[in-house]
Amino acid sequence: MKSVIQQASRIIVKVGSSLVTNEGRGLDHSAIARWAAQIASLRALGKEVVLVSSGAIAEGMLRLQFSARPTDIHELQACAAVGQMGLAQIYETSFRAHGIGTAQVLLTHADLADRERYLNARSTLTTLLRLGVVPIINENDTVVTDEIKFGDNDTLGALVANLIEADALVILTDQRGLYSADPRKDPAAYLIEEAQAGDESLEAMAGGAGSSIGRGGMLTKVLAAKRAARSGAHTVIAWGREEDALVRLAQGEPIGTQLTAPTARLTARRQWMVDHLHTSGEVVLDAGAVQKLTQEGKSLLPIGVIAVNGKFRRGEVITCLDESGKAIARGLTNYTGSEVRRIMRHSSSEIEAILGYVEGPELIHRDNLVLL
Ligand SMILES: Nc1ncnc2c1ncn2[C@@H]1O[C@H](COP(=O)(O)OP(=O)(O)O)[C@@H](O)[C@H]1O
Ligand SMILES: N[C@@H](CCC(=O)OP(=O)(O)O)C(=O)O
Repeated sequence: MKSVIQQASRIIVKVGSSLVTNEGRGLDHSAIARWAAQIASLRALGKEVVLVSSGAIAEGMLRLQFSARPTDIHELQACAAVGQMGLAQIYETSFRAHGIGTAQVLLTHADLADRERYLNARSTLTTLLRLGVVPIINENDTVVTDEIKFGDNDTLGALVANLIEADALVILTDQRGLYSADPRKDPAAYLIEEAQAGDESLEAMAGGAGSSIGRGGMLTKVLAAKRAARSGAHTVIAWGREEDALVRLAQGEPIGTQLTAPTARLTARRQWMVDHLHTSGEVVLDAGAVQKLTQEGKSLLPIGVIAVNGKFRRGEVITCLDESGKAIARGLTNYTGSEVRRIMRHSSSEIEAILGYVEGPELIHRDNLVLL
């Protein structure tokens, strides 16, 4: 068996609280420096990497001199806000040593459920990757209460994998992978080397967190793999202190537990788009635009739109019709219905003059477009 990471070009790496904070004793600077070095090697292989890192609360607890995890939600939020400064600082320094810039991105689950914010987060992250930056993501703990109680970045990692259609999610934790039972409790537990993401028998094997600092345990990791698989991303769960784990995975060595996605990436995305049956609006295209979309695999530009039906917001799914009224494609719109009415039949270079801003030269980018 070869690791799926060898073929993956866009990878989400999630490092858990139990790892990054070395069981709660502040941030483990040398471990973080080693992951940064490995990610730099992955980048040199041409892979794009997004890091989802926990550890803000644990670092904040240390800085604010809490000896135990506070139970008061607002004290937890204060810890997260203080500790996030430490996290950002250490990642920036560690990646700088390899000539790589980092960006701090704080997200909530609600951000990713909102179509417009979803599209904005997606565009920002893909732009950062294009600019050669490593985005460092954490939950925006200041504004949420539910997530902070459960403290689960595994789910966030999967949501980000769906968001930017990553090929793989690597969850680094304090165990060598998923075992048949919690190895802290069952000495006979054995490592599961490979399984299909979403296989329900895995959920029964996975227990809660074993350490005092980790929260979600294995169950959130198994569920994250199931979620990541919805957009076709494979998941690997591995021990974060395994020597050069990320680099060896990229060389094809199977390490930890590999949970493969049953559906291919593009099929999964198409399915998601086609499932949005209730599209909010329609645009009618001229023959030239129909040709570009259906024959040449191009994006839809406003110049090819001749009419708009219905109301829709940025980020919603709209249907593209040809002049006879036949639906030919569906996709996520970069502009609202009223904006499209103003920019249709115009070239993309005129968008700024008409609207005063540009969300992108395309009305629907080809990555967000499915032909019917
Ligand atoms: N089947 C299992 N296999 C491996 N670890 C398990 C299993 N069930 C429960 N665990 C526990 O999950 C813990 C990892 O989860 P957690 O502490 O939340 O880590 P992280 O902070 O990396 O998210 C392990 O230390 C282990 O005790
Ligand atoms: N966002 C918080 C907690 C997230 C968290 O601990 O998640 P996990 O690593 O999945 O146990 C933090 O940075 O401390």
